[in-house]
Amino acid sequence: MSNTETNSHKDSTNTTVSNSSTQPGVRLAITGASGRMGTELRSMANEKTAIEFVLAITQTPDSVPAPKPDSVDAPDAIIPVSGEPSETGLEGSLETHNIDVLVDFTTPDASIEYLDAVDTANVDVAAIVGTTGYDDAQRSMISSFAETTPILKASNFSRGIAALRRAVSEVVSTLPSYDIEVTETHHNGKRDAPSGTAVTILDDIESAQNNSESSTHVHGRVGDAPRHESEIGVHARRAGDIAGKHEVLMAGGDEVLELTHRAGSRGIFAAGALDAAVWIAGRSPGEYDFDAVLDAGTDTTEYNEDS
Ligand SMILES: NC(=O)C1=CN([C@@H]2O[C@H](COP(=O)(O)OP(=O)(O)OC[C@H]3O[C@@H](n4cnc5c(N)ncnc54)[C@H](OP(=O)(O)O)[C@@H]3O)[C@@H](O)[C@H]2O)C=CC1
Ligand SMILES: O=C(O)C1=N[C@H](C(=O)O)C[C@H](O)C1
Repeated sequence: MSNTETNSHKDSTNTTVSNSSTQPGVRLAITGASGRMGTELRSMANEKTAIEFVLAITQTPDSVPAPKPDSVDAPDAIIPVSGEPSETGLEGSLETHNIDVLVDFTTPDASIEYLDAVDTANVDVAAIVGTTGYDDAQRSMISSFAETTPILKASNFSRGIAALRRAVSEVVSTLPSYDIEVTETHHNGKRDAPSGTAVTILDDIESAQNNSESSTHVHGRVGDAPRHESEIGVHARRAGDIAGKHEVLMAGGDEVLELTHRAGSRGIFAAGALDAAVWIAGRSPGEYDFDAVLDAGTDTTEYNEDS
């Protein structure tokens, strides 16, 4: 972690850089900076004393406020990652700006590209990955990056989902024969289905069932579709601006258990991801999970006085 003090200047990518902050903190880069999560992360990162928000990385620089020297609510630099390539590219910028942690909530393809840059950069940069929807090959690539880069990937950075997952595992171990249906509901802009969280919950259920044969996941039902004993129904709904709802229904002969988590806003995900960023800075290469952050009690709710 660094605590440098420099002036506004143009970097080698000809991008305006204003290292206006003298506060200590984890030096952060945010990808997908104008996306739904990117916007939430930028605004929250600017408020936290434990974080020094340095780079906003975006394909759409016009939608990210222009750098304003001496302003705490402006990103220090905007690097377009597509379009005209810069001289040094993302790797060079991570080095020039001494980035400690890159936080990524984008798309699977974009995120692999960013993690490649983090891995190649000549500085020790860690990554927090919130992106969901990876295929198996992309998941393996992330694991190989983690051999040389500290990476914490989580399909959901809310504390409530962490608790829900533990509760689901407990119920499934206690009531292994109960039928299970998983339903997730998200905003109409969400691309991947089922949600990353639903996939994680399905993995948790599988581990808790401890069966030699895995359950079949049935995605919705139509027509003549009687339920089979070993299947888990999976349902994805998309509507409006719902930040995220996950429901796990478990039913036996004459009783029903329902565990539901409802995200009130994207702030809960951003807060968890920024706690994770502070936790991972300076750690050794490896794949980490969000539980480690929660177990360590990392909580960066201290805000800048002027925010
Ligand atoms: N783990 C968690 O807790 C959470 C995970 N998510 C996941 O985070 C991801 C992003 O979600 P959300 O913010 O709603 O999505 P948005 O579509 O709002 O934002 C995604 C951003 O990714 C960037 N992007 C898209 N395509 C490319 C590309 N080809 N190259 C470079 N950048 C690209 C763009 O940023 P720009 O325009 O700045 O270039 C875009 O705005 C999703 O996978 C979602 O499931 C979401 C919420 C919580
Ligand atoms: O895209 C979203 O919005 C969300 N995505 C994550 C997921 O796929 O599980 C987490 C959260 O539910 C919001």
